[in-house]
Parts: sequence; structure tokens; C-alpha cells
Amino acid sequence: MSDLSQNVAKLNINDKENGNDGGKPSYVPPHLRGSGKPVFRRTGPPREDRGSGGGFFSRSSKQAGDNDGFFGFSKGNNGGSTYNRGGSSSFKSSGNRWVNGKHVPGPKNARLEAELFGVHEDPDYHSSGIKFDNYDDIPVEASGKDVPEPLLEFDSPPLDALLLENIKLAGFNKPTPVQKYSVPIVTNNRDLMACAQTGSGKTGGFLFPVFTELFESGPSPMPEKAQSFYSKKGYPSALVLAPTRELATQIFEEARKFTYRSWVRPCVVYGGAPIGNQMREVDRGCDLLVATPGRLNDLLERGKISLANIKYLVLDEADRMLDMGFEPQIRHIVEECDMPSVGNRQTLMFSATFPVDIQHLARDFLDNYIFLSVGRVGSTSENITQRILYVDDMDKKSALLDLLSAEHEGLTLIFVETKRMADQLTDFLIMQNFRATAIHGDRTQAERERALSAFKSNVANILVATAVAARGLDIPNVTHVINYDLPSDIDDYVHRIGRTGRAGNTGVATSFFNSNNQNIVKGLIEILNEANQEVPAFLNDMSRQNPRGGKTRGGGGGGFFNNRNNNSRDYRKHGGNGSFGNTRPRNTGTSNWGSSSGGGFRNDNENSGFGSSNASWW
Ligand SMILES: Nc1ncnc2c1ncn2[C@@H]1O[C@H](COP(=O)(O)OP(=O)(O)OP(=O)(O)O)[C@@H](O)[C@H]1O
Repeated sequence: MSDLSQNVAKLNINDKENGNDGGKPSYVPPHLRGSGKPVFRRTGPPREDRGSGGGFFSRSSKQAGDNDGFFGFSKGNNGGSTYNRGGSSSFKSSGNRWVNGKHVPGPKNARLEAELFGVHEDPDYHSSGIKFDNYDDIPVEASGKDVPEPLLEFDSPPLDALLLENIKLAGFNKPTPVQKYSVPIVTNNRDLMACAQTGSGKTGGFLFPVFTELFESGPSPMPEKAQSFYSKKGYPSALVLAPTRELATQIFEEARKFTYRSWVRPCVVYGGAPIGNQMREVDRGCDLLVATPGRLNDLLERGKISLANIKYLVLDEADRMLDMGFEPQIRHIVEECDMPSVGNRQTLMFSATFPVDIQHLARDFLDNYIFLSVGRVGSTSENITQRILYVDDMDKKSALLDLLSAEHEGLTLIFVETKRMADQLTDFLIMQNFRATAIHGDRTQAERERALSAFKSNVANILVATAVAARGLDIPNVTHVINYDLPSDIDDYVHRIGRTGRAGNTGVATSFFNSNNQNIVKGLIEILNEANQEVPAFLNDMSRQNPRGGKTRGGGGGGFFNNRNNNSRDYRKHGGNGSFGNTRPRNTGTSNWGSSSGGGFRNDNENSGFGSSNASWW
């Protein structure tokens, strides 16, 4: 058990000596723990505004700011997109490194290298964790016709030489299971639908094969029309669609590393940042485009991008994109613009969870694909110690202070359900002298980026977040994820806690549970059992008392761990005829993609209604 995990356990927040081993558990304030005294249970509505007047957690010495997060970041526009981070000037436009049908890697650039890959002596330099080798034991299921043999190592059989150099610079010594399988599948020209646990290297799983192929095959010839007159239009060879701005930016940053010195120039476009800057970046060359669907539609409408040269289409976090109501926009991009049809491009779909209804999308977008399911591991692998504490709403702030006091180093990500709560809690923590900042949809893109960067660089070691940070974000050194509010969807829980314990590192996830969270009792118990975690007695009791107790992982929430529910299975093996299990409420509009506003369910993407690309998404 990690130090943090032990410290949290020692806190004894649901102290058994105080009568919490039998009946309804409760939060035990520090001064009553271990005293054997009965716990005084407050009645009446929760008082979230108790603030530091509550006594035992009074550490206040500083007034909160204006909800602007740590150090009172100023509000206002970014004034520029953030995808051009200093190194872009070193990229060459398409073709400049492709000479007479050969790839001619650019010269080394020490400054750019340090910027992209970090410095080995730097403590933040990326390296995989001590439990990285555990990944080797992960069971892998690959189904479909003629599944190629997996890679053994990055150089067996070898990837492109320049890519190998860049992978080495990134500190990756051996492929993760999803990479071992995805690379040969894609390089053998097959479509792929892959689900693998959070933090297991899915980004490399699609970037590596795409780059190894692109580096070797070079740019596609420009369509005749584009050659005939000067056209400032991007003709990417690969398109990656991602649900959120932050995830798109992160994929772009990874792409920058692995395309270092190559002919491939990556670009990123997303809502909430000035479109003019993004158009200029596209003008400078755009061979791999990472995009959120709304902003891409906008650029397609403006004629700034053509998809005619797409060889590879990647849908990352595909289930999330559909959940967010993006299906009409995605269908427009894929089916109604100038992208090559199924069979004339390769399509790869990736997610940590993959409910059945997403597999149906595969029927339309993929051709003779291979279904790859890596693990029953789940993000809830033993690398993440999960702890569920019974804490009533009115005790949450106090319990949170307890948890934070148990931490020594590392970053803590705290999830709440609403933007308002994110601000309130951040203010509260700042008042208690914690270095906290917040990320949510009412903050401008510039503020969100500053908050993320303050968190990544440990200027703020606590980030209070809404669902925006739940998926895909890869922030090294997140040692503790706290679900201050548990989500109502068990898949969201999986993704949230997957922000820690990444790439073989260990992490702790602590969740405050109370009677408001009964809807996920069953899913929670399943996940804890699957990952060999302790299931608290109160959860089992609740499950018995309320046998309906919320949906299981397959009951609409999806997920790929629970084989009973087919979510980790290739539906083609189960007589998939398109008629089963479309349980997820989502926007299935087909023709009105321009005005998809979510149709009454959670519409939390910046790009719903893609014309209004400045709208906030969650
Ligand atoms: N082969 C490798 N060796 C070492 N580290 C790796 C390797 N592949 C990826 N990583 C690192 O593992 C971390 C997680 O990778 P990545 O973000 O691609 O995971 P993911 O599966 O997409 O997660 P999520 O489901 O949360 O989006 C990153 O920090 C990445 O740099």
C-alpha cells in the first residue's frame, strides 16, 4: 500500500469504534475518532456554507478570491490559441521532409527536444511506473478475421526508424498491450475498434501505427483541383476526433513529440479559442488534424479543410462523443463531406469503455474490423487503491480537509458535479490556505488552460473539476483522485479515477458516498470486486436493502469489464444484428446536425450546435 493510501486509511473517517461497524455509517470528526463515544448525528438540511466556522477545520487566514482560482487568474480571452507552443516554428510544412519519394528527417534541435520530451534529470521527466510490467499479464481478446500477431517490442518487428527514435526520447521502453496489438492491426491495413483500460497508452496505440505508416508512405498527392490554383486549404492525411478541447490538445502534444523531425505536421482545432489563429496554423501545413467535432464542422463549412486525403480516421473516446450528442456532427464529417468512404480509408475507434450502442456505429464506419478488448483489468486495476467513505453532504468539506491533510506530495484532483460547487469548493480551499484552482465550463478557455497548466506544474497542487477533466487527461503525478461528489454514471467513475494510477504508476481514489448515490451501488460493488478492492459493509447492506440499487455496468452505462453484459465483447460474435441493447439516452438525430442541442439529456459539449463554437461544453 502506498504512503498516501496508508495515511488515508489511518484517518479512520468511518470510525468503527464509534458504532460504524453495524448500522448506518457516518463521518466521524477528528476529535471524536477513537474515543468510543457515540457519534452525534446532525439532522436537518446540509449547511454547505458552514465554512471555517465549523471549528475543527478552521485554518482560514485568507479571503477567497473571485472564483478565479488559485492566485486569482485574470479572466478574459486567451488572445491566441494555445496549440502553437513555441516549437511549431520548427515544423516544416507538408512535404518539406519528403524528398524524391523519401523521408528525410530534419536536423536535431536541442531546445525543441527538451521542450517536447523534457530533460532526463528533471523529476517530471516521464517514465513508466514500477507496476508497468503488470500490464504484461493483462488478458487480451482480439476478434475478427485474420488477426495479425502482436508486436513483441517496438523494434520487433520494427517501427519506422525515426518514430523509434522519438519513442525512445519519450522514455517508452516497451509497448503496452493495446499498443502491441493495435500497431500490427493498423499496419496490416485493418480497421480497429479497441477498448483498453484508462492510462494504458491508447494514444500511442493509434498514433504509433499511423505515424509509422505515414513516415514511410509520405504525403498523398494533392487533389488536382487544389494544385490548379493557390488554395489555402488543409489536406490532412489523418484526422483524430476527440470529445473535449483539453483531450484534443493533449493528443496534439503527444503527436508533436512523435512527429519530431518528420514530414508530418500536426495541428489542433477546438472551440473556445480564436478560429483565426487556428486557420493560420492550418495554412502552415496540416498533415495530422486533431479536432473536436464542432470546430471541425465550422472549418469545413468555411472551406478551410478538405478531408479528401484522409487515410486514417481515429475516433478517440467515441462513446463519450456519442453521449454528448455529437453523433449527427460526426456523421456529417464522416459521411457527408469529402472524406474517402469506408474501405478507402482506415478507421480506428478507441475508448476505455465501449457500450453496445457504440459498436453499432462501427457497422457504419468500419470495414471488416478487428475488435480488441484489452483486459478485464479496467481502470480500476490494482494500481489504483479505491476507498469509498460514507460521508453525508454536510460533512464533506470537513472530511475533505482530513484527506488533504494526509497528503504529502503529488497532485490531487477533486471531482464535483456542478460548476458552482467547483467554484465554491475552490474558494473554500483557498481560504484554508490550500493551493487550489478550478476547471469547469463557466471559465474561459484561457482560464481553463491556465488552471491546467498551474496544476501540471504543481503551482497549484489541487484541481477542483467538473466532468471536463474526467476523460483522457493525462497528468503525471496525480496521486489522489477524490470524488467529492460521486457521478451518477458508473462509467464516469471509471474514467475519473483513471486520472491516477497511469502507465504502471500507483494511485489512490477516495469517494464520498451517501444516500444520494444509491443509483450506482451495484456498479460500484462490481468494480471494486473486479479490482480486488475492499467493499465497505454499508455498500453491501445497501445493495441488499435495495436489490434494484442502480444499474450494473452493462445496464446502460456500458463499460467493457462485465462480460455478462457484452460490453467487452465483439457484438458480431453475439449475433449482432443491430437490434439489441440501445439503452443509452443520446441524441440520434441524423439530419439536423447543425442544431443538435442535446435533445433534453445532458448536453455538455462546447460544440453542440457547432456554429456557436464559443459555447461551453460542460
Ligand atoms: N509504451 C509506453 N511506455 C511507457 N509509458 C507509456 C507508454 N505508452 C503510453 N505511456 C504513458 O502512459 C500514460 C497514459 O497514456 P494515454 O494517455 O495514452 O492512456 P489512455 O489509455 O489514452 O488513457 P485514458 O483512457 O485515460 O484516455 C501517458 O503518460 C503516456 O505517456
